[in-house]
Amino acid sequence: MSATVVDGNAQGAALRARVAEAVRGLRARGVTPGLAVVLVGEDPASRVYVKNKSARTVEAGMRSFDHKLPADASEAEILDLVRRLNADEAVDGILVQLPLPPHIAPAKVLLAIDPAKDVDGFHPVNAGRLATGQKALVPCTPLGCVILAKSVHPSLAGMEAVVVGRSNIVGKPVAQLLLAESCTVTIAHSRTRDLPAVCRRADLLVAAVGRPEMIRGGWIKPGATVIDVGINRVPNPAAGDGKTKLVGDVAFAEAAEVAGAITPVPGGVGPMTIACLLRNTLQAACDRRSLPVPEMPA
Ligand SMILES: Nc1nc2c(c(=O)[nH]1)N[C@@H](CN(C=O)c1ccc(C(=O)N[C@@H](CCC(=O)O)C(=O)O)cc1)CN2
Repeated sequence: MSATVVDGNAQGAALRARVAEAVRGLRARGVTPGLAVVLVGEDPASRVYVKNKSARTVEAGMRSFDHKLPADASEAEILDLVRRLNADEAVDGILVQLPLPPHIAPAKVLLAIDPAKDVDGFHPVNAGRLATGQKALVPCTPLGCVILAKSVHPSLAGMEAVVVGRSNIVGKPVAQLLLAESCTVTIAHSRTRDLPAVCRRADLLVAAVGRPEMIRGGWIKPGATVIDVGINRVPNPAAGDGKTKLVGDVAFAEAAEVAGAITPVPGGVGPMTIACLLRNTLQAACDRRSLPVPEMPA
């Protein structure tokens, strides 16, 4: 392996420590930021993520408000909870864990969140602000990708960036953030012609397709920086007993032979997601009180 492995665990911990330090300063002024997390249903992975979010929120010195609703909760019940959280002065950030059960329209729920408390950055107001270069709450995983990329290249200006994936929660916002960093950005997707050739153009390749190890070593430009957003659980026959393992959207071992720097899975982008959520909650808490937002990466 020749690539530098970019350590998301270490960078996530460093960012959380900086948030915690800023929170100590705010608390000294009588302000304790609060994050409300809404979980609907029993999805096992979501339960783990929500538990981790609450623990990290408390560790950073913030208040955590957990709301768990049954899988058969109605859209009206969820919307009513969101309205109450919008009106609650102790709550600076609101996050509705995705995916939602199939009978709930996520767009409707996300639209109900006050954009000033939208620490996921999924509300169309924040998406529009990001797209038009205005101050916004920015989606956490894309923000984490850019922080990791900038830890390798402090200036991304002029780089050829290819984002594989066009989702509203990762592909589109990460492309907007890279454009704001003055990259030349291509968004590729399932209907892109000759995807390997498009990827090989990239100085900075962001993989967010949700398909295990789809991006092969031969698709990578030598020396490129590869940011792997995928978190895919697959069978691990070598471990026996029906065991599974996590892999990204990039075939790590092959890609690491060619890339200059690469994020691993696990331990790359994932840990940055929660760190950026805390950063966004701090930003929302400051903005809502017209206090200056402490300097943070990206
Ligand atoms: N409302 C939201 N829902 C979801 C988001 C989100 O940002 N907002 N993102 C994902 C899940 N997610 C946070 O919610 C998340 C996913 C993964 C990780 C993480 O640290 N992963 C670890 C591996 C964890 C494991 O062992 O399973 C890693 O990559 O190292 C954190 C947060 C979907 N829903």
